[in-house]
Amino acid sequence: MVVSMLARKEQAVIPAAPLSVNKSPEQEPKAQKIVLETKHLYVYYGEKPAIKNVSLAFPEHQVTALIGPSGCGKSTYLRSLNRMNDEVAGCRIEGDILYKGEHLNRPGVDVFEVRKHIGMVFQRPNPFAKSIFENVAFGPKHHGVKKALLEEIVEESLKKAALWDEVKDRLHTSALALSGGQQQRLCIARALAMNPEVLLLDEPASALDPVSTGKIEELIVELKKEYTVAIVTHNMQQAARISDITTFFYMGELIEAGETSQMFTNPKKKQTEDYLSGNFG
Ligand SMILES: Nc1ncnc2c1ncn2[C@@H]1O[C@H](COP(=O)(O)OP(=O)(O)OP(=O)(O)O)[C@@H](O)[C@H]1O
Repeated sequence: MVVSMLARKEQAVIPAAPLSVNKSPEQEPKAQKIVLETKHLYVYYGEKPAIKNVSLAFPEHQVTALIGPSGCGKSTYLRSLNRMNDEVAGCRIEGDILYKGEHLNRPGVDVFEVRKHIGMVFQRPNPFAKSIFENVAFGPKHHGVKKALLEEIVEESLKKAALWDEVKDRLHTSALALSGGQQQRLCIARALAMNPEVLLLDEPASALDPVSTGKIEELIVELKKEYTVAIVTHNMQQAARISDITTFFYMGELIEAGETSQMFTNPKKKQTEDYLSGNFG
């Protein structure tokens, strides 16, 4: 039932995205397909809402950056998008999460199926203590993909994650022997092996050196040709460099969202301006 609920289906939606931005007619964006969106989303830890009434849409093949001060709820919001918060005891979600128009926050939805379509990569690279090959093959294998196809999936995923050339001669050695940056690209390859449509990246470069960070940034820009990307970042320059849309969160609320160039040069809200100019506090 849930598989069919999530079957890929084409549907054009005029974006309300980003829902919080009031655009004048000449600024009206072209009709873009919305892959994922939340409407009036609240996320509670116990009684306390960490996310309050957030409505936001993620257009296809765009990188949307989530920025804001520590504790404002960026990770909580990101993790709600593929129901990762289900793992947190006492966490409760109200409101709508829609993937291609299908409700994800409803009883009976298979969260494992959701996460096949909406993959996630975390702040710290977390490869399994297995070979490079086994790391990438893990998800498809678990879902019954035949051995003959696994090699193809592993190669393709590693190529998409810009790691193939560095590891093709040592696929059966431990993933833990890779550098931090390589491990993170391996985790991206592992997510891609499930053939998702959306990638959620939670500060994927924050534990990496500048060279590895640069590679991850290049990779994200490349990946958006095929995927829709949402990224939490503390690094405002990074958001400016790689995102098409920037969203600013503060104390659990979405304060403003807009095209990245506009957000960084001409934000509409004073709180956004203060944050982006470093006058926050
Ligand atoms: N597992 C949890 N249990 C209870 N409260 C939590 C939990 N995770 C986060 N919170 C609270 O929710 C709020 C938002 O946290 P969240 O980690 O989403 O913010 P953030 O903007 O991603 O912060 P940072 O940039 O520091 O990672 C904070 O007040 C935090 O203390």
